Amino acid sequence: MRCVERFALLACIVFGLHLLHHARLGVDVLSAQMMPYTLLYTFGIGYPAVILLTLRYVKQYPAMGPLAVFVEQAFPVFMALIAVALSVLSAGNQQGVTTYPVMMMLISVLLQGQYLLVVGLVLFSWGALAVALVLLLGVPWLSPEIAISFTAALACIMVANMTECSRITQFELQQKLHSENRQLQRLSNQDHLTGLLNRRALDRTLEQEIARSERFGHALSILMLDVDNFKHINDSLGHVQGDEVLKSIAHCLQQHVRDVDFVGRLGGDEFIVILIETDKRHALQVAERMRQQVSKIPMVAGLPTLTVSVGHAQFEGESLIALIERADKALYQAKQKGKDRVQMARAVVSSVRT
Ligand SMILES: Nc1nc2c(ncn2[C@@H]2O[C@H](COP(=O)(O)OP(=O)(O)OP(=O)(O)O)[C@@H](O)[C@H]2O)c(=O)[nH]1
Repeated sequence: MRCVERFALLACIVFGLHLLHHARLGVDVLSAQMMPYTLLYTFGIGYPAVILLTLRYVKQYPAMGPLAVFVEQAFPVFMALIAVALSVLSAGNQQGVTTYPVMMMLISVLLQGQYLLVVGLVLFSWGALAVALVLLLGVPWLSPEIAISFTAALACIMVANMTECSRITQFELQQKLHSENRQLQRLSNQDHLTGLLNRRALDRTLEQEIARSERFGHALSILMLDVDNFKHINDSLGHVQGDEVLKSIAHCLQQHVRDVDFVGRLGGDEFIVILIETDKRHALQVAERMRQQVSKIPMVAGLPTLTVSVGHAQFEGESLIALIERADKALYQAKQKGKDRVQMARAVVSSVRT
């Protein structure tokens, strides 16, 4: 149920109860004295009833749109005017003026999202009531009616303000939760050392890209890279400096792929690059470029040039595990052949049908 509909339902109940109360007391609701009350209660029930029963359907007709918007926007103002009129009438008849402020207060709490409007309406209602009491009915300033009026107005504003504050706090909490969730999700996909994709994210990404490649017939290549003699670097520089070398390699790899490609760290000194819509020929060019760029990373004097071995495999309809295995075998061959080189994987051997 929308906010305006909740407000309309509440108004129907409140004014309906008033009308019932008068009828039950045996008051002649059509007498000259009671007629203004009866009319105001009837308007108070009729207007929200129109909103509840017809507005949803009327809005379906574009030509009726502006009228429907006007009826909806004028509704709180109309309710406030009825509350003021009833307050003035009942004050004039010495029947007390507390009922309508309480009603306005209830409305202000339930009318979510329109608190500022409600504060304005309440102030307007009680301002008008005070003027009417003093100027029209000759009630003196600081009479009990005036005191009750302003106390009730103050209560309305405080309740509306408190509810608004709690809504803002809730909104802020939700925002914070949302951003922390996003941060958590990002961290759960990230390699803690290099900031690249971690093993979990790599598997998921590769699975998605394999599915896309199968569906659209795009080429897909992966490169598996392993730093050559990293144990020696670690032993010479220490683990902390070794970490810095891994970070430099990660940065270098990321610099030399397109935005659509993915770079991840499998663990240790091993990296994977997923090249989207890239066939063997282009993938080998990228792999060669990466190998050359890594060798340009400055190293501490006395240590040999930093190099990587690369295994390449192009997706050929096999499973994710089989694809990674082919790239891994190619990498192994690159190491066997003397490191610091790019090796292409063997093609998948297709099974012969009998
Ligand atoms: N600094 C650092 N070292 C790591 C990390 N993870 C693994 N290593 C080290 O990386 C080295 C990996 O060595 P290997 O790949 O087995 O061997 P390698 O010396 O690179 O030799 P090849 O791979 O044959 O060229 C080991 O010494 C590991 O201890 C890490 O997060 N940080």
